[in-house]
Amino acid sequence: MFEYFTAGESHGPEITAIIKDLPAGLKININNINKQLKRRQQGHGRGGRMDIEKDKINITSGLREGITLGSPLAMNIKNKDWTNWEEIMTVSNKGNQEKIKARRVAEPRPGHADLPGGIKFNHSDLRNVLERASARETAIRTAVGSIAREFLGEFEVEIFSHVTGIGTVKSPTWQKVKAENNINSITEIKEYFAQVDESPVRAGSDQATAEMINLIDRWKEAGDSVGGICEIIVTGLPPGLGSHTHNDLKLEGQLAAELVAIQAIKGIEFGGGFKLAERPGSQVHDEIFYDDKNNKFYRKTNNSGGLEGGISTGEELIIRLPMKPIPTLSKPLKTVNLDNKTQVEAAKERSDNCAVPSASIVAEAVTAIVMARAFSKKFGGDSIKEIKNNYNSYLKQIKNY
Ligand SMILES: Cc1cc2nc3c(=O)[nH]c(=O)nc-3n(C[C@H](O)[C@H](O)[C@H](O)COP(=O)(O)O)c2cc1C
Ligand SMILES: C=C(O[C@@H]1CC(C(=O)O)=C[C@@H](OP(=O)(O)O)[C@H]1O)C(=O)O
Repeated sequence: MFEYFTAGESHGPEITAIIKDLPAGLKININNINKQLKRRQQGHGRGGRMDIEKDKINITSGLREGITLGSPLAMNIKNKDWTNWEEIMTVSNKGNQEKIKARRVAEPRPGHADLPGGIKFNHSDLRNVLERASARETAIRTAVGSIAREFLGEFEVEIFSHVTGIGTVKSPTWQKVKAENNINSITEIKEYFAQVDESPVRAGSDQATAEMINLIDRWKEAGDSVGGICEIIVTGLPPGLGSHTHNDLKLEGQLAAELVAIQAIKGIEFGGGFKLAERPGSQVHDEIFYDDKNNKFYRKTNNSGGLEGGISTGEELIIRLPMKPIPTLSKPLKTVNLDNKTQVEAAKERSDNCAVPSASIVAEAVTAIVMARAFSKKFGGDSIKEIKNNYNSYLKQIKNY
């Protein structure tokens, strides 16, 4: 379930997705999808393109009266910038050759797919690579994730994110925020993340927000870019998603594969992350307790980030992702011209100089897709009703474990 494809170029007419196999009976709220698309477009450090695009989803099949049929769901987002690129990006064979030539990219940008993609596909115009490598594609992926989110919402699973670092400026990670502010209930969690949504850098405090904005602006003035770290939190998960029984069934691996594949994301940490390697085991592994009132096992710490042996423990899932600095620089790096092999400056394209806040929304969406797949695998069925029955029966079963 939740197998999907995306297609579309950054400056083409539209970006498209087809989700092959959704369960029937899932209510899709278009406003919720558009809300996620809007969240992804925000954030301090974005470039001129975000002033042009006003992303709205258009679902063309797979739904009747807002409810899934169980058949493939197709949808698209129009690129408003297409009107400015039509002659260059024409899908017919009547392109304006002069304009196409003028926008040819022959000076590969370090850090982009330009050079390896050009070599691999034998393109002499690197625009043929960058159009698809561009993170414009993450808009439609966010829409796919929004549908996964609607599905998870049926089971009261919620996904949040915040930015915990921009360059050298840090903001507390979730476990610290939670402990320091004594956040326990889902209402309190939502309150904290509602405040994060108000910050132009998606940070948890006014001080971090101000410092991060300042840093982004300073690098922009210098013609440079900056990366950072975002943290994703999933609440409401049952224990038992994923499996220890085979490498490809482990949830860590599935999350890592999908999340690290987001443009410019260069690694992944779960829970206590890389720092755990510095500590003895007694200070790392989360001791196990039993809550007699609610008949459930629980932990007082969550260094595992909610996963043991590739299986969800029932605690919050906690993931951190480092994003490298944006590779297109207005003060470009050295590169080599494809035609005469001379040393030149890399091509300059209009660009963001920081997109970590946007990447955190994309990461929420991608996490939703992986978790929806894990849910479907464990509680599978053709309709929401059937999946819910299976889910409720499992919850009963584990109360007696
Ligand atoms: C939301 C988002 C926005 C991005 N915006 C830009 C941009 O404006 N300019 C740019 O050069 N790279 C941008 N990137 C990063 C590039 O798409 C990415 O670095 C490039 O495709 C190479 O892929 P890799 O970094 O995963 O190796 C953005 C990434 C994300 C997630
Ligand atoms: C269009 C989006 O992001 C784009 C991702 C991107 C890149 O190279 O990845 C380059 C920029 O596009 P342009 O070259 O048109 O200015 C970003 O704006 C988007 O997020 O919707």
